[in-house]
Amino acid sequence: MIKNEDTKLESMIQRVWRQLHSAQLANNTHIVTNKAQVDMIQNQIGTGIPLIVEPERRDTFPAIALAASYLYTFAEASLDEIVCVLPVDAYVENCFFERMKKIEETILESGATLALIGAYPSYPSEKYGYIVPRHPTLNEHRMPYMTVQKFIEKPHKEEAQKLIEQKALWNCGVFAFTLDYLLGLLSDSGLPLQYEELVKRYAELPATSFDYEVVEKAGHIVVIPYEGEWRDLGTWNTLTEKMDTHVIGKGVVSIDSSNTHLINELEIPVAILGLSNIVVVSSPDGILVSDKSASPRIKEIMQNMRQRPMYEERRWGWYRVLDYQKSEDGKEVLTKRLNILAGKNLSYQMHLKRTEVWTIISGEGEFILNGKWSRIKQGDVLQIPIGARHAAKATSDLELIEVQIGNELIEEDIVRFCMTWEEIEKGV
Ligand SMILES: O=P(O)(O)OC[C@H]1O[C@](O)(CO)[C@@H](O)[C@@H]1O
Repeated sequence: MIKNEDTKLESMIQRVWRQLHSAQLANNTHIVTNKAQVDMIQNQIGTGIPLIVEPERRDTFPAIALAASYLYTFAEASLDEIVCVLPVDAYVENCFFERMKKIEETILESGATLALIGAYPSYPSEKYGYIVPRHPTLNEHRMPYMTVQKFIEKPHKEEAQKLIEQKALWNCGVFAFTLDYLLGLLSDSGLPLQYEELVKRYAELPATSFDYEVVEKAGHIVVIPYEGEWRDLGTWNTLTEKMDTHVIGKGVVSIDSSNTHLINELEIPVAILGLSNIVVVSSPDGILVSDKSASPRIKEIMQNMRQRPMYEERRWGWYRVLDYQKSEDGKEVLTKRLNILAGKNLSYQMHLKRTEVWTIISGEGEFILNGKWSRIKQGDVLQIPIGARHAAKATSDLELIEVQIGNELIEEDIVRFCMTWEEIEKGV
């Protein structure tokens, strides 16, 4: 969605990954994510990057603790190793990564428990953490850091203004600490350090951010100031500041609507008339219409609203849910459109709670049902009963409409036997 220096569009993860590469930091990087994002990440930046997958979505403190435990258990990291955490939605210049490279030596030189990177604030935002340095000028140390007097997460506007007057910096979301320090926090709470054990007890970790759980309470913190551009593109209003058009997707914004942006991922057009300072985002997962300044509140307002994914990128392509119905007797019917890219395949799998009927709408491929192989093409209709083992491979881009009928139509109702076509052919 964001243009890079060569005016090519790239996603935030592609941008940050490219920047980590050019700063020669990519080799030592792990990505912490949740299950729903794994295939999308691998489609966008490749499969060679070690992923740490949360068993459930909580917040940044549990995710960072899980990563520390993973590095301790599997990556043979020593306890005095320094771990640096970087959020994926930080829009920064390349020189930001040069600051990050100094973070290890900064911790060693200062003996601090935590090192942060701070950007110079441009307005009293309520969305960020504020780092108040003890002295607002760089000290005489070899490393360019300042000792932190206090850290305040998301203050009210008036307080933010006062903090800016005290020369506070915005927290850029980078946290560096020794592995020992973080594992110490886990054992102080009686939690295991071994990854497999921690995964089992993941739900016991407080569902709160690292900023509240650790940074606000930490003793000795230092900050490395960063003078370049920093934007947290994790909210819709900040993201629109980096868009070079007012409309992405089908639709129009009338000329009397000023500072209004539309991002439409649906196939139906959206028209915005005479509304200024708003952002409209329509996607298969929902529709957001918000005053720009209010858009960061989406997270809190939707906190308890859980729904199945309506669109997902997968290693083989993507699917979109077109329709869903539940009748009074509890029977569910869900219709999906699947797009399997040429050369890719679905896993060899079965379902315990649903039958499926597939109608091939374009392309050609191969299909295996209970060990029996056939060719498939546009117009074919395939019946897949409960418990039947099945897989499909696209020889050209293959699109199909899948109608699921059953009792609990969730993505998790998939028993996978093997993933690659070679394995499937061998096993059949
Ligand atoms: O296990 P894979 O290869 O990701 O395939 C999952 C897809 O296969 C199906 O279960 C089809 O049987 C789809 O509903 C689902 O999206």
